[in-house]
Amino acid sequence: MDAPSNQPPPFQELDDDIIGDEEEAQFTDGSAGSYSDSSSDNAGATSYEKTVEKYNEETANLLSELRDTMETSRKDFVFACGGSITIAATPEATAGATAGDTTGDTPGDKEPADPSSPPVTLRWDPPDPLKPASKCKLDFPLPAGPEQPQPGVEGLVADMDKASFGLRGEDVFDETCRRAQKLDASQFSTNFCPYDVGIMDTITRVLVPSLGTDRTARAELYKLNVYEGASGFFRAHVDTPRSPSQFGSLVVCLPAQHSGGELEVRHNGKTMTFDWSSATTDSIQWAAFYSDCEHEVLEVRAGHRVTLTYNLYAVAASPNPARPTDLSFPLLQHMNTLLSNPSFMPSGGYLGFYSTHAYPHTSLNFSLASLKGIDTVIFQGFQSLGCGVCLRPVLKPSAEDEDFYTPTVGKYLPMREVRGEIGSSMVMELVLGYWGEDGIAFGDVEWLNEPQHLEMQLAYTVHGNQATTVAQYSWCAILVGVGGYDQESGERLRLETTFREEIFEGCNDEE
Ligand SMILES: O=C(O)CCC(=O)C(=O)O
Ligand SMILES: [Fe+2]
Repeated sequence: MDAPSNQPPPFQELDDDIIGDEEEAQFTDGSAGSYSDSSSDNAGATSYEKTVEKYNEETANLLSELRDTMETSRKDFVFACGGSITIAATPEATAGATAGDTTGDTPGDKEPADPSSPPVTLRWDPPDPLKPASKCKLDFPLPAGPEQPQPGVEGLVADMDKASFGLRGEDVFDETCRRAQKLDASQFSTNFCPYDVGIMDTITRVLVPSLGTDRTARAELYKLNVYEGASGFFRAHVDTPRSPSQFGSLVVCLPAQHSGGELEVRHNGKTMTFDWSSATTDSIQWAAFYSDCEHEVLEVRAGHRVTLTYNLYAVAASPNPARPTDLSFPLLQHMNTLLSNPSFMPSGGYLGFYSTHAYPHTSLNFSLASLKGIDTVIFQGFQSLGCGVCLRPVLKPSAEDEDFYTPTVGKYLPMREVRGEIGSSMVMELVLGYWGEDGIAFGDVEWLNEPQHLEMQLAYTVHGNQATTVAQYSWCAILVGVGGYDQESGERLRLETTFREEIFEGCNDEE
């Protein structure tokens, strides 16, 4: 991949008027200013000639091949998965259940067994404390016919509140953005458990794959929602992260008849649609997705779409150096071959990869546990192959500073440090403070792809903001330190991975 310059282009200015965050959502369509891709001129990559001059021709050729493999591999990574679970008539029939019907596979997936769940009971707190408990309970599957012993979904809806969303930190009710009812997790309970029916195993396998670091997904119940026909919907948005380790959201749709209400999830120009309207009345449908992906609930035309939503967090163990590198990913095989080649970056060097997903962080915390999709393979893969790897936020200057400051890879976290540090010569010391005293320049990184910021409106708070405890998304770059090739031993030198969550805290303390 040849390129006219080794400096990435200025990021396109974001509209200040970002809708977001009750705690809930950041809208992503035109009304909040679209974040379109202005970087398609391939300016993120280092030119072939410069690479030849700096390293050698073979390195330049090998990097071109690696870029091609990355581009091809990107399509293998899913950003959402889902399935269906039958509600068994008797609890005994559910023994040994696992979640099936996974939408989207990663290499090495096995077909799970047919899953089933016991009947699902939902109980809630009514606004009127005198309302009898028997009227505040629904059992799924819902009994058929008009003679129902329970109140029906209408009875639930009557006891719910209007769902809000956020606009610059404030709760907003605006039925042109969202029309739905909600109960908070503290206002209801259910015996449904996504762990018992194998959903969490599937999510871990598909959305939080592990190469060098074992990770598992954890779910936290968040809301009960009803989108009622006609015209319940939720406009395109990204979910505001509740902590740096949140990587996704899980939606579980309980069986209640409705039409419309498809969930659409988008990433990198692809859309996955989950249409649960024609599901049988004795099955539960579910979908999980990376919550930085834009998603939308289309209009419910009739009936009730009843959902439980969960926030998904990733929990990681420490990297395990004794664990053999999992070469089942073709991309990882390619990386391995590259590093074994004595002509590739013979004295070592730096690679950079703009993450395909955005990552949540606070001013003190950034979680490597929440790595997503191909970013995981790049990060954990290079790490397990003995390279030094770190994840850094990529920052953009505000409109008035655009001519003076360049987009850059931050040394720490973006919120406080940036203003004094970005720009011309200062960029030099920004990038990799922890790989020796010298640091490296932005342009010294061999960039493997272009900045990825296609479809999402992000709440950057780069300039002049106080540190905040609310997690925000940033685009990141994965920086890879490649050790030199030791001709004598016939091995590439291994580098320490120096980027850990605790280092961030140390960095901030020193400020
Ligand atoms: O109900 C769904 O399918 C998605 C809801 C959603 O996006 C949300 O609650 O943030
Ligand atoms: Fe959402």
